[in-house]
Amino acid sequence: MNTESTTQPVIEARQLDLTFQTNDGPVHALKDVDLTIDKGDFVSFIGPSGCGKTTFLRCIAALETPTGGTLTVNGMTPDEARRNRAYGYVFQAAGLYPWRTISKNIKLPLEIMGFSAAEQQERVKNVLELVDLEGFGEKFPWQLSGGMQQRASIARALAFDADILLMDEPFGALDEIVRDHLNEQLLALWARTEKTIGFVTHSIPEAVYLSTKIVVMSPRPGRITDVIDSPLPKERPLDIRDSPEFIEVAHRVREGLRAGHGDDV
Ligand SMILES: Nc1ncnc2c1ncn2[C@@H]1O[C@H](COP(=O)(O)OP(=O)(O)OP(=O)(O)O)[C@@H](O)[C@H]1O
Repeated sequence: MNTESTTQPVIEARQLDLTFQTNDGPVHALKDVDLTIDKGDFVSFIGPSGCGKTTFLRCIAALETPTGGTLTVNGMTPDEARRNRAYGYVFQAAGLYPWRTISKNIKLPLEIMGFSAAEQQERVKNVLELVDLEGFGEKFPWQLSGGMQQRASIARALAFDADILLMDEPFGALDEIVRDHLNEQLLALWARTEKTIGFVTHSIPEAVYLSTKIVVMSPRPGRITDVIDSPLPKERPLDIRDSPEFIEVAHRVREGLRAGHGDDV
């Protein structure tokens, strides 16, 4: 009898390769990347600058085309998945239009997708509540702190209720206290929505605190050097960072980075 799980992976990469052709010659950004992400996983990608974290996320989002191997998203090609609105994408900079209110920024993709005005209104209300920004919909981006702007950009990515959320260093530019708070909120949001999250970071504590799976990468060419399934429980108060389990996982990540010559992380 076949005892293997028949649940389809959300993201599956096999021997994925991407070489950029540049004026200075080829840049081998991803090499032999094998990774399976299951429904509800929170997967962090960590590694030194230039190891291909963003490139991998962009391949999932069909913003880059791999030059070798296979990649499926919900069993489809990344391009089909994009057309099926399989994911929301959160960039490092909040990227809100300054002349539109927060509500109108969140509505923009919904307008483009042709949702009715009533549906747009309802969705904006729901996602503002999810990111704890009720009451701020009529404010303009400049009236919000950096952390609040980033939450608004997460709300925008959540608005069309995709099952996958791709986040490229969303909290990289924020101070540590704000970042801690947003990490806690993101975990609560993840638990509430059961989304599958792909998250790029340079921070070991952030990766260990948030993830069910930590993917350690090394540069030139970008490869996966370790995949760590977190032993931490799903419920994670911030002080879990002082626990022996947390410290042990953080140590393994650090060792993985060091082995890949990740001194510049
Ligand atoms: N469009 C492109 N054309 C040519 N080279 C590219 C392109 N995009 C990325 N690269 C190169 O591919 C490699 C991987 O880049 P990528 O941005 O994925 O790394 P990263 O791990 O996300 O880095 P960082 O942590 O600094 O954001 C780098 O050497 C980068 O210069």
